[in-house]
This record gives sequence, C-alpha cells and structure tokens, in this order.
Amino acid sequence: MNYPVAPTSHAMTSAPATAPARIVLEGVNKTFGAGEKNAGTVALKDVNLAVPDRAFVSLLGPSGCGKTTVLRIVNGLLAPDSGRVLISGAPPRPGPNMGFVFQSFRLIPWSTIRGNVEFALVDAIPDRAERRARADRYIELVGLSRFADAYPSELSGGMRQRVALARALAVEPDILLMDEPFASIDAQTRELMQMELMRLWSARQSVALFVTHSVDEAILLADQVVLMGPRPGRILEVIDVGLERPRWTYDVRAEKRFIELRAYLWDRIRTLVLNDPGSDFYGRDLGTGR
Ligand SMILES: Nc1ncnc2c1ncn2[C@@H]1O[C@H](COP(=O)(O)OP(=O)(O)OP(=O)(O)O)[C@@H](O)[C@H]1O
Repeated sequence: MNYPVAPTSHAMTSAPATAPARIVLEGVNKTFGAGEKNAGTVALKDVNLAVPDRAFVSLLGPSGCGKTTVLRIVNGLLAPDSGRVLISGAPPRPGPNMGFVFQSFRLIPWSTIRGNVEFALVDAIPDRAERRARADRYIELVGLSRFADAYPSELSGGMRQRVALARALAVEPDILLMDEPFASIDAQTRELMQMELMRLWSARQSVALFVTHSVDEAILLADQVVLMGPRPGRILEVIDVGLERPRWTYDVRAEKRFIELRAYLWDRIRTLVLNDPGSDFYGRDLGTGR
C-alpha cells in the first residue's frame, strides 16, 4: 500500500552517542495465560525499543496492541516471558525515580486530594512542610487548588485523573510512564494539560513514555511516535516527529509536517483495525475519503 508520506521511521531507534538509550527493550515477549488450557493471548511479540535519554515517546495503536503491557514491563510490575529490559542499564525496579499514571486513577478514597499527593512524597521528602508545599505546587499546576481539601468522591472523573497526574509529577521522577492520562479529561482542559505537561517535561528533561489513542496527542507531545499493531502486539515502526520545540509557542497542528503525519498515522491505524479479525470493525468498508 502507498502511504501519503514517507516519514522518518525505523523499526528500532538507535540512540546517538550523546544521548544514550535510557530505556531498552530487547526481544521482549509476553503471553498472558501461557501454558493454560486455552491458548494464551500474545500481548507482545519480539518487541525491540530503545528510548533515548530525555526523549518524549508516544505509544500509539489500536486497542489491545500491548501499549499498557509495555508500560507495565518497563515499570517492573510485569516480567516478560523472554527478552531483556534495561532502565539506565539495569533491570527495572519500581521506585521514586519512576512515576506511573495508571488508566484507573488509584486514589486513596479516605484521603483528601492534598493527602493523596503528599502520600506519594513521604519517602522522597521527609519534612512535612516541604512535602505540603511540593504537593500544593503540583495541585495548582493541574488546576485543582480549590479542591485540595476535597475527597476523591467529590471530584469528577476528569478531575480525579488530574490528581493522579499531579501525584506522579510531584515526585519529579526521572522516568514518567503515563497510560492515557488525559482520557477522561474534557477537550479544553485536555489541551491545557497537554501544554502544562510539555512545559514540565521541557523544564525537567525527564524521559516520558506516553500511551494514547489520540493520533493528534501522540504527535503533538512526542519526539517519537511508536506505532504498535495488535494480535500479536508488536512494534510496527518508530517515527521521528521532527516538529520544533517549544510547541506551545506556535500552532503545531497547522504545520505541514503535523498534517502529513496525522494523515499517515490515521491511514495506518484504520488499515490495522479493518484488517484485524479481533476488531469490532473488521472487514468494514470505511472509505478513506481520498
Ligand atoms: N492480565 C491480563 N490477562 C490476560 N490478558 C491480558 C492481561 N492484560 C492484558 N491482556 C491482553 O493482552 C493484550 C494487550 O493488552 P494491553 O492492555 O497491553 O493493550 P493496549 O494496547 O494497552 O489496549 P487498550 O488500548 O485497549 O488499553 C490484549 O489482548 C489484552 O486483552
């Protein structure tokens, strides 16, 4: 098939000498329910990825292609069946240097918003006043200062998601893993949060792995978009976005490069979904409009 653009892409990133890979996945395989009576789900097959230091990388792909599984393996919450995962040259270990924003927000229901964020900082900041100041700074950043003393049940889903983001960011981790952190947030707040995230990431230059279903969001935020395909979950290509930063100073979406990348990625995702027997849209005739 001919795609509308030929973006800079490669199956596996090789980090330049000046920016050594911070996260490395080599030949990673993961099957859920392997060896059980019914054949297991191959969530990841031969996944190879090298995320350069200080890079913002989006993981994009249809439902079930293994995006969350990649994050959980990088985080150390899940062990691969085979292959190697290295974070800064060592096996992954959950800890304060790694922030994780889950799809489910996992807030403590009996603790206030401030309490939730402070709780994440107990190990990193022993001093109570300092801890509170840090928590308040990040609560303000996600626009929830007025709700610092409220409980999670008093907040909307989108607001709870912002608390989860504040909690992960407040730790100021070297590696930030985010699983659709803006999925429940309304469109306007989402745009503001995207900008805030970019500002924070630029200031700290941490590594970010960001899972999203939104093509626009994937391009807008990332240095590289990792396109994944389902059944079995695998990496299809890694695309260098190549749009100038900072991206909040100009209309990124109006750039020719953005428009081309968007069309290319949509085309690929549409093709993947329509050709995937496991998809609800398998075989449908959804014209490309081109
Ligand atoms: N704990 C589990 N037990 C069994 N199968 C699982 C488990 N977790 C994930 N899977 C399966 O592995 C595959 C990859 O799942 P994963 O959640 O990583 O995909 P995803 O791309 O993040 O999906 P989505 O975009 O819908 O969140 C899917 O087929 C899923 O059903």
